[in-house]
Amino acid sequence: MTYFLTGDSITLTLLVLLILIFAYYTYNLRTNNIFRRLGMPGPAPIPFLGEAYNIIRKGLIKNDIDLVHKYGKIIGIVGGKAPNILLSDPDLLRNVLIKDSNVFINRRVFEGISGPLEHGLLALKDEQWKNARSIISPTFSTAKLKAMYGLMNEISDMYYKRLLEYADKQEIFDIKALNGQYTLDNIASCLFGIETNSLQNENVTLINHLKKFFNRGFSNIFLFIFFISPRLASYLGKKGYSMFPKDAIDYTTNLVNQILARRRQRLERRNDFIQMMIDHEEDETNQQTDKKEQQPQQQWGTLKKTLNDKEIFSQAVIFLVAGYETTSILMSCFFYVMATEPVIQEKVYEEICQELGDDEVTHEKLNQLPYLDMVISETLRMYPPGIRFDRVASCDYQLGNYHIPKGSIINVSVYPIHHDPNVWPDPEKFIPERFLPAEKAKRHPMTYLPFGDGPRNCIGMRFALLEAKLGIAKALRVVEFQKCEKTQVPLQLGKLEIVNSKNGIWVRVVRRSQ
Ligand code: HEM
Repeated sequence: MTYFLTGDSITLTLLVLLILIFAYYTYNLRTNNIFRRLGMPGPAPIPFLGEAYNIIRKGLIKNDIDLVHKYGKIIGIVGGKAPNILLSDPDLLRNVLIKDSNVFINRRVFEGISGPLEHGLLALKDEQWKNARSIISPTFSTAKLKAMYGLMNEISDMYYKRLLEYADKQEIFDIKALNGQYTLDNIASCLFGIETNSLQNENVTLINHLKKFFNRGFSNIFLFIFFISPRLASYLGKKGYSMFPKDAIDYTTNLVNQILARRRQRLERRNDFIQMMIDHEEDETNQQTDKKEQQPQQQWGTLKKTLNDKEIFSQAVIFLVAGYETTSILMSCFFYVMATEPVIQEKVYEEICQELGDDEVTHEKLNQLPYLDMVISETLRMYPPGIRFDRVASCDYQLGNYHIPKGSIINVSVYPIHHDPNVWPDPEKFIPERFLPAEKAKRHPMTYLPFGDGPRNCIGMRFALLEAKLGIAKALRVVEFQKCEKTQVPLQLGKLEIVNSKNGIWVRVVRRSQ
């Protein structure tokens, strides 16, 4: 503590701050000139702080809505080194995300990134990303998800039993906290290969370490440095500083290494991501041996066919970072809708009773709930958990009327797209019938992007939907959701996320009569 109070450290901190502000200001001047030359509409830059000032003041979602209202569907935003474009024009989005996805293959990441993020899908670039994605994608195929279903099923049983406990105790509670435990257990079990049992508070040390991977306080400091100065972030990354605490990385790395070793020695087997990577490794080794024996002269391509241990660990951490809170938000907003829209809740309940009765909830049966699907889709429209995603132009590019330079960042702000009254009449109203097949067919596909789109879309989409549907179906069979004195209506949006994390989503549950 005393260290931070010495005169030397204060001078040093002030100096670093001044350098950061000056660097940011210089970048802002440069990007402002680029936008002026292009003639792209957008807000006048605020001296020194760029758009960061408005985002801090209003929050990202509210700020994006205001920008789109004022400047339209293609907006130049000054803030940082590269030109930042907020895009919501559906035709141009289709070009960026699908037609010219080879130009926009990468996301915005800092160079020299280290730690578990280094080899994770979110941050990988170009050929390395293509390679990893092609190895990992089969994990999320229907057949593999069916294989994981047994693991998910066990967790969903614990989940509905916890809901019954709340019902019996007549206790109001924050459903987001419970859903966090549900999604953590699912990802840990199906993708990390370990059982956290956080729904039963069992593996507390492990749970605490895993939680550090999505502790916003710590990672936000790093992200802030990245937005202000990507170079400083890269430098810190190269020096071994990571977005995640070292004790959490060491603990989980050791654990996953032990699991990998046990699986390779065939001491245990589970239908999870780790196992799929090991099986794939063994298949590849066998195939290569066979082929080499047949054609000893053949040269093998440079493309990797398997992931090494570090890469497997990185993917597991990324699944945790990308899949824990997003799915928990989806489920929490869904139950918020159930509590505040009783007519819709009854319709979902009736469909579940009719299709599932008291039978075992199988993978196949979950696919026979069209009304539930529509309610989930409308929940994702109203409350998209992934509020923004981006792509970086790998070369100069003609974006509609504008010739944008290489390195430009295309930001896709999902909330204003999902609340555009020209596409979604009465956008603040919850209307599941918007997702009837005939209604869907009338809309441009780029007006609904909860999981992004194109080759770099969310790889965990089907996993998330399966996990959410299973938890929801089992929950609604046994309890009814109701508003309580702490339920905020309408839902208050957070500054950097859909659900205000401080407030949570409070509800009451009541046992359904048998
Ligand atoms: C409701 C739940 C979820 C939502 C709304 C969501 C949303 C998103 C969005 C918007 C993106 C960016 C897509 C793009 O750039 O086009 C993304 C990427 C990604 N998501 Fe999800 N996600 C969810 C659940 C999950 C889960 C459960 C996992 C893990 C199993 C996961 C893993 C990933 C990964 C690895 C990427 C990066 C893919 C790549 O770069 O190749 N997500 N997600």
